Amino acid sequence: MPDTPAAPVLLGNAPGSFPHSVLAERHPAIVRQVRDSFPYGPEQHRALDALLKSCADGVIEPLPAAAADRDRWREWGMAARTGRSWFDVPWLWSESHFYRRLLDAVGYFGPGAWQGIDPFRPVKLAELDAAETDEELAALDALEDRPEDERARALLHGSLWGNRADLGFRLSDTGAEARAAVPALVHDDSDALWARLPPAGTGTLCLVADNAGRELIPDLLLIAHLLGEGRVGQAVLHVKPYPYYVSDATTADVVDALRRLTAAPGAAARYGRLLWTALADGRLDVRAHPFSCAPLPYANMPDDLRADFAAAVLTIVKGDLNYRRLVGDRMWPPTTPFREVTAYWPGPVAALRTLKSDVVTGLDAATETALVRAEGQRWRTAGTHALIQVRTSQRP
Ligand SMILES: O=P(O)(O)OC[C@H]1O[C@](O)(CO)[C@@H](O)[C@@H]1O
Repeated sequence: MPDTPAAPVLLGNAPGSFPHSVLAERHPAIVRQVRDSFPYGPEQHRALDALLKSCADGVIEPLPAAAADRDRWREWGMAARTGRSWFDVPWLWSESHFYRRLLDAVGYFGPGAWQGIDPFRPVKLAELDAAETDEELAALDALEDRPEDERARALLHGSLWGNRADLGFRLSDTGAEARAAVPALVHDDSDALWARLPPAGTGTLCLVADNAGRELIPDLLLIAHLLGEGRVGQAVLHVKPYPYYVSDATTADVVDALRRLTAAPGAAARYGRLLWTALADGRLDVRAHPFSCAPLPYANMPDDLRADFAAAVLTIVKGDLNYRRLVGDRMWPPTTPFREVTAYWPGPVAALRTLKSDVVTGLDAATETALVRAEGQRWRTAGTHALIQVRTSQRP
């Protein structure tokens, strides 16, 4: 980032700030939700109590000696954070570590009978089974006789606005969907995105997924369209290796979404079968890299992941958290050029994100002024605005 001095890293220690509210209010609410979702035993209830206490007024503790990922967390900066308040370390690190601890508390990492049981599965499945999902899938039928480029754009927007359906977000903003706010793109590089995915394209698309359910379904539909219409030869879907930020997609969620598609009537089932076949013949690959759950920006990504993204004609990075990791979780002036803060990315990259945290880059000054005039700073976190940002050249 040659011309861009680094902005301050977001911390959670300012009462009244969005990061502080996530640590102080959203995390305890998530613990309560998880506790109510399963008939956990006394050991898990005790561990959840301890986590609640630790998050409120405790410090970050070392991982258990037997934890299989101790070395990985050491590489991710565990030593420097151990013994410090959750509120005083980088917000991204603190949030991410919270999910690691929550899974530990419910026995996800085992050994034992609860090993591998996703504590967020009930809410994910409820969303997948919702009547709204049926309606969204039925709407695909009306698209079928539209020209290809129109279908492509509709599916891109489905994937973009699908990011509004984030279950963790809803915990503290239950009225968001019901409000009559007009969704609006604050930046739209979609022409540059389509230029990377021309008809008769043979390259590989990477899509770094965000949420399961009603975000993952449109992500999968977009991938199916791009493969089916020959805009890409292959696709790689990056998901989380374990449950994360409540609704983030894991491989199990991909399977659930595919089963939902193939069981639906009409066009949805055809998309589902295309994807099923593409998985079988290798045109679609699902990867769950450990770094996908790292508490760090993508600038710190390991070489194997870097090689994946370098080989892609385009990597689409979905969602708010991935955006924070893409540009660095910093309080950038909103007009900071997106191409500069993503200059480290090894290939062409596109961000598709609804705005649900303070971090934003790449806005023009007039857009920022209009947003502030209309909404104060609420536009940053309300989830009612979205952006499509693309950087195609390697260097700014
Ligand atoms: O699912 P997304 O779009 O990554 O959003 C995650 C949400 O969680 C947060 O990390 C706050 O917990 C915000 O960035 C955002 O509201």
